[in-house]
Amino acid sequence: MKTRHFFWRIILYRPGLYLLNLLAWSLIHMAPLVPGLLTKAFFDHLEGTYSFPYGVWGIAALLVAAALGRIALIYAGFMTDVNFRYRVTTLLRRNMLGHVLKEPGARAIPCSPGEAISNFRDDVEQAEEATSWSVDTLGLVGFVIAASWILVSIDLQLTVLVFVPLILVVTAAQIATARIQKYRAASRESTAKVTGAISEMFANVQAIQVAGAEKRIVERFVSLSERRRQSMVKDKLLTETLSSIFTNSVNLGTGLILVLAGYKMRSGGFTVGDLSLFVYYLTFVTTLISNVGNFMTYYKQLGVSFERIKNMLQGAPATLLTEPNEIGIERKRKARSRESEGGGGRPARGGPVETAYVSGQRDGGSSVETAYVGGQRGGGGPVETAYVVGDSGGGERGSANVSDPDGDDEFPPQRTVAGGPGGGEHPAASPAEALPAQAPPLTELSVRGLTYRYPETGRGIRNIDLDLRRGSFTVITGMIGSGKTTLVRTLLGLLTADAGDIRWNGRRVDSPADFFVPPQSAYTAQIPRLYSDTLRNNILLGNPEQPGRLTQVIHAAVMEEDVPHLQNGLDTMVGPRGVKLSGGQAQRTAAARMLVREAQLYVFDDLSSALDVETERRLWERLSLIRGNTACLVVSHRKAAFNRADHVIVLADGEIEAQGTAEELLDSSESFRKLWHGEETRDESSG
Ligand SMILES: Nc1ncnc2c1ncn2[C@@H]1O[C@H](COP(=O)(O)OP(=O)(O)OP(=O)(O)O)[C@@H](O)[C@H]1O
Repeated sequence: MKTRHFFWRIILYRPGLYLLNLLAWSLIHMAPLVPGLLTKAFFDHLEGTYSFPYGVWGIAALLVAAALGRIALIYAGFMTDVNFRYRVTTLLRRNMLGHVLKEPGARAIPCSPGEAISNFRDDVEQAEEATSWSVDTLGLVGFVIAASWILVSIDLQLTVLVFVPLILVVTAAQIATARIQKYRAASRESTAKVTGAISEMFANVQAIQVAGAEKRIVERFVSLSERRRQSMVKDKLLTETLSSIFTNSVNLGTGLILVLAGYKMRSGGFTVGDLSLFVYYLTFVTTLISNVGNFMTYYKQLGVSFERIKNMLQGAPATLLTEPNEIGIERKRKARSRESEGGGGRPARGGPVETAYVSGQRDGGSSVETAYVGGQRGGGGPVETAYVVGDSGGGERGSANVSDPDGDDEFPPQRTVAGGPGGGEHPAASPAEALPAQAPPLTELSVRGLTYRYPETGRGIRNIDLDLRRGSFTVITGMIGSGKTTLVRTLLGLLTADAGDIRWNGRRVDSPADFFVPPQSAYTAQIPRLYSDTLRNNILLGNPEQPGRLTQVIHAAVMEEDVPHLQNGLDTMVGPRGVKLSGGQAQRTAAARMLVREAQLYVFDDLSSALDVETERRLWERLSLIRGNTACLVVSHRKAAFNRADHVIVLADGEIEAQGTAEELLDSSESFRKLWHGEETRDESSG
């Protein structure tokens, strides 16, 4: 998509509001035509070349009325402009964020968080500016057409002189365009780097201190800031130079008018009223010129910002940026209309659930798509996408009667709200929003030929086959860098597999990222993230609190002795702005967060980095008591895990080197023996 298409699509997001804004600003910019004519009438009346029926005071009263009218128009213009601007920026940011949250979690943004913030803040603002300024330009063009007609009818030669500066400026701006773009790109880039450096510094204060790297970090920051200063100065200098060209060319035009008008007035062909009209309109031509210049500059800068925004999308079509979506502003009205339509509320958890997904988003029933009901496409007409799940019955999670909706032997994409697998690493949406559909209870998960290579290093996993049965406990082990984390992330869709086939009870999982979420699966990452909130909310992350369940999972996660020692127990603020938990406590909090989400598959990525052997042993022991038929996929190199495993997979250099029970592997695999005996070494081949 080109910049102009993007620009056009932004306008088409709210065409009515844009047209209203355009109308308001056209009237605002055309309003000065009236006082110009009144001023001419005033002077002509005084000079005696024209007689106004209500005298000088009549003209004065009309001038006041024109001014008041313009004030009212400007008020209306700001209302429409602010409405349009906020809608546009909110939509763009909402769609960008929606996309980021749907990307494979491990590679959600292609840049540092600081740079991403700069994209969200500055680049979106650029789109807002460019579209908003376009109405001024169009409005002023209207003024120019009307003013030209009036002025040409008075004096063609002078009229041409009024517009010469305009032509000069537009030409100058066109010539400067390429440079503006270059300097703007450089200044945006350098600003993003500085923002990125600040966020990295704040995130790594401790690492910087213990490495004694303060001086070097400050030097790097100074050098980035210096580069930013230089690029900003160039950018500003060029922008201001152009702006001064716009203004001064008009001053030049005024001088020319005065000289020519003086000459013409001596010969009697030009009145004082005519002169006042020319000078008055010329003032507004100044505004036009600087507005055209501003618009052209913003438009060019939009080109740069658009490229940066596209980069954030990582290859996804840029059309998604302007796709209409609910942005919250009209929520109350919509909610009311839903109520009055008699329902449309979100489905409740448990029991027979009908879950609808619309345009990749749960919507509680507003829009249109294909319907899948009880394994059949809905009868013709456009309706919502519905994936009907029957009652699980008999206390069993999940349901046994989901049938293939369209006979293609695939699970359709399911979750599209914020949150990655397990809800473990993402702040959850509200409980109602976070409800994904339920697949049938797991009998067997089979993986064939799973492959992922990091584009940067070419490392990763190759051709992994894996079978997980209901209730099984499978351990993935291997030396450092052998691909364990990559394997679980690729399986869960946090990295998009280059190749491979994943089947849940024999049916292909089409979109693992959407499928492997509670209640299908839950995940504890190697490095857990806690939010600035209470311990309770960090565990629940939006899940409704069920009586007794929290106590149960805290016990299972071996947290029961830690909680009473916290100042306010479960209500203690933890995370960045609260009490800092130890690495082990944080990891067990993440495990509890995972367990509170009853799932059919639990995935643990290496708890050993923060848990001692005894705690990890107790965790597996307690987990076995509460997990029922839940399958477990565990990355570990500890005997406590091996001893519980039905099946162990040994990875080396991204491939399966050996597999079997721990007993079998002790006989057959040298690598496994080393791991068993704690002789872990770096996998040299992994670099
Ligand atoms: N983000 C990344 N970009 C590029 N290469 C990566 C990235 N993450 C990991 N790798 C490479 O992929 C390979 C597998 O890494 P992975 O983290 O899966 O190993 P691991 O067995 O989980 O290691 P550990 O035991 O340290 O957690 C390694 O060679 C590593 O260098």
